[in-house]
Amino acid sequence: MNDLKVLAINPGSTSTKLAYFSGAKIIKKHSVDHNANVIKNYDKIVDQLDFRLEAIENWLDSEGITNLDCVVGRGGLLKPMPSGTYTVSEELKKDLKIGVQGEHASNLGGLIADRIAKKNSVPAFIVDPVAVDEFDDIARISGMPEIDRRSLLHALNIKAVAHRASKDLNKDVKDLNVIIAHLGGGISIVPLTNGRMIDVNNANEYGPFSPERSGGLPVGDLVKLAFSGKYDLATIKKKITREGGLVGYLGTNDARDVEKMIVDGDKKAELIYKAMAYQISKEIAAMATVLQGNAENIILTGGLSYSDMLVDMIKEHTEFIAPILVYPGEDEMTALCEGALRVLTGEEKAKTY
Ligand SMILES: Nc1ncnc2c1ncn2[C@@H]1O[C@H](COP(=O)(O)OP(=O)(O)O)[C@@H](O)[C@H]1O
Ligand SMILES: CCCC(=O)OP(=O)(O)O
Repeated sequence: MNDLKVLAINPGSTSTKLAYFSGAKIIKKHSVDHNANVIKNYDKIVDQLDFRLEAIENWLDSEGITNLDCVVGRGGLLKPMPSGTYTVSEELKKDLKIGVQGEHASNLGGLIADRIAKKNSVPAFIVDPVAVDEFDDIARISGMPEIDRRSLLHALNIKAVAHRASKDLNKDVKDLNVIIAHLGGGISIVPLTNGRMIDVNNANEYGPFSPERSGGLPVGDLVKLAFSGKYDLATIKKKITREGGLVGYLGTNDARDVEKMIVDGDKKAELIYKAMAYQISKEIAAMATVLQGNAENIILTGGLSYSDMLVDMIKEHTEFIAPILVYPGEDEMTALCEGALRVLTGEEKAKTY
């Protein structure tokens, strides 16, 4: 058993999760929650780099963590790429800063990892970024030749959960035919077959609305809004990716707050929360058709899957499709560490972006 020391950094839309490992064992972990009202003061994701880095360094100091063999961050909206562990290179950092496929907190993972790694003279990596693309070609067709459907998803957790489920179901991961719904700040709903994520709603832009994304919108009305003269491009993008969903309707990205509102009798909160479950269920059903009715299980994961209230609402709509398994939260920190260890121990070669 190795005792290599790995720091894993996972910037999500609502939090930055940190974990310090010795080998594959977590020694310390922490989650810095970011208030939506603070986050929304930053126009661009890359502008949050110093503010998030400071919070991480404070935690490292307070825990006395100084011994590191590498730093690994969640990868962002890079160019479409195969899954794997990648060295953080200048080219990769450049694309994370630009956000070649868009703005998302995960763009900060490689950038923060690089800063901390440089200070400690150790390598920095990313693993299974949100830009992993395993689409069947048919999934790329949008309906307008100028626009392709794109694979942007919670690849890291979905792959990790697929491996967990395959162990629990006593099957090789390549033999699974399942729908995996990652329900977090953003939502990815994936049909998995032959070990590949052959389609997804694209967690940033369409499918169900989420705690802070609008999801897919009536396209004509969106175009009218965009050309109304009231908004510039950056503002419209922010409304779609960071100020939509629960934030837009109810002013919070925290589903626990929404559930308190519902328990206190807030009818609007109840309608919006039910609508989120309804849209999630419709997307699950759409992905059941991708698997031609052969889905053996629906697997719910991500932070929202801790909620019995939401899980029950989704079950009501989808249990007829296949039995539902719930793996609440995410295994992303372990998945990041394992990806880095495979490289540090020589089991795998780091890929070059
Ligand atoms: N116990 C819980 N009950 C209901 N919702 C929860 C619970 N724990 C976390 N959540 C919700 O999950 C969402 C965040 O999920 P998470 O997977 O951590 O997302 P991200 O990594 O995108 O920040 C938030 O809306 C949060 O309120
Ligand atoms: C763009 C896909 C990843 C995503 O939406 O992650 P969060 O739920 O952490 O925002």
